Amino acid sequence: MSDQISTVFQAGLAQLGLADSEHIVNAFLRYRQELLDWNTRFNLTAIKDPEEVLTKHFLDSLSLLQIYDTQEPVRILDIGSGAGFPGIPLKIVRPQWRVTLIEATGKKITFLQHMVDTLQLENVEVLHGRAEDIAHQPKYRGHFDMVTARAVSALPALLECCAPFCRKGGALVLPKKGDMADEIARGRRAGGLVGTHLKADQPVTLPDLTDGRRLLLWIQEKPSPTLYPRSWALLTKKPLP
Ligand SMILES: C[S@@+](CC[C@H](N)C(=O)[O-])C[C@H]1O[C@@H](n2cnc3c(N)ncnc32)[C@H](O)[C@@H]1O
Repeated sequence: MSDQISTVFQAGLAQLGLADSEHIVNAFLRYRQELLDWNTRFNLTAIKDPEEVLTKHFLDSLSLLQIYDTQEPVRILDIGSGAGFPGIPLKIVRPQWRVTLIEATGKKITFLQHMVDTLQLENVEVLHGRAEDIAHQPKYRGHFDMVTARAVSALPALLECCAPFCRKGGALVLPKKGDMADEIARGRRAGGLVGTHLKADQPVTLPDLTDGRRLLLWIQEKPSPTLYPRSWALLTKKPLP
């Protein structure tokens, strides 16, 4: 495998103003190496092509910066982080952010902690459990400046899951793919129920990622509903993912 980053990934970093940092590039190369190595044993991700790891995992995660970015030491939550997306790439390029990763699967938690240790990432908390259970803990409820979740659920359930963690005035940034009209309509109804409104909906414009990828920004208008969490099934009529 090449120990170099591709021109496409480099162009993406440059578009985000990140290309000059050797430290950042080395961190992503190490992350890719560990991910592909662990993937042969633990099946952490369906993406096995080294170039696609750079674009469809790393760059796609960093695309969130196109709708939410700050130099402040904000508190960020990534729900259903899997092998670390989008939380770890964001932490690599925004080291001042305080990042919490929630993941339900034990083997993925082991990998997440391994990556945090390997990349020597400070102020990253890795939580093993289901988001709807962790949302009961006062320490995490209404605590975060930004909450995100990639490829975890459809919008109505996702909003109900994310909103309780977000402080008043905080942001829910949800990366999505494909035709979203129907899902956004259902998301607006669910968002209203949990005290959020859709503020922005914009396409991702990074190289190799213009295939219908979008970023949706919901703002938390009021403190999280005290009745949460109800069953996700109440909104989705479906079992948990
Ligand atoms: C399709 S994977 C996506 C992983 C990662 N976010 C990404 O984009 O590559 C969905 C992940 O969410 C986790 N997950 C699903 N429901 C969850 C819940 N209620 N609480 C915590 N994790 C959950 C699953 O274990 C799985 O790792």
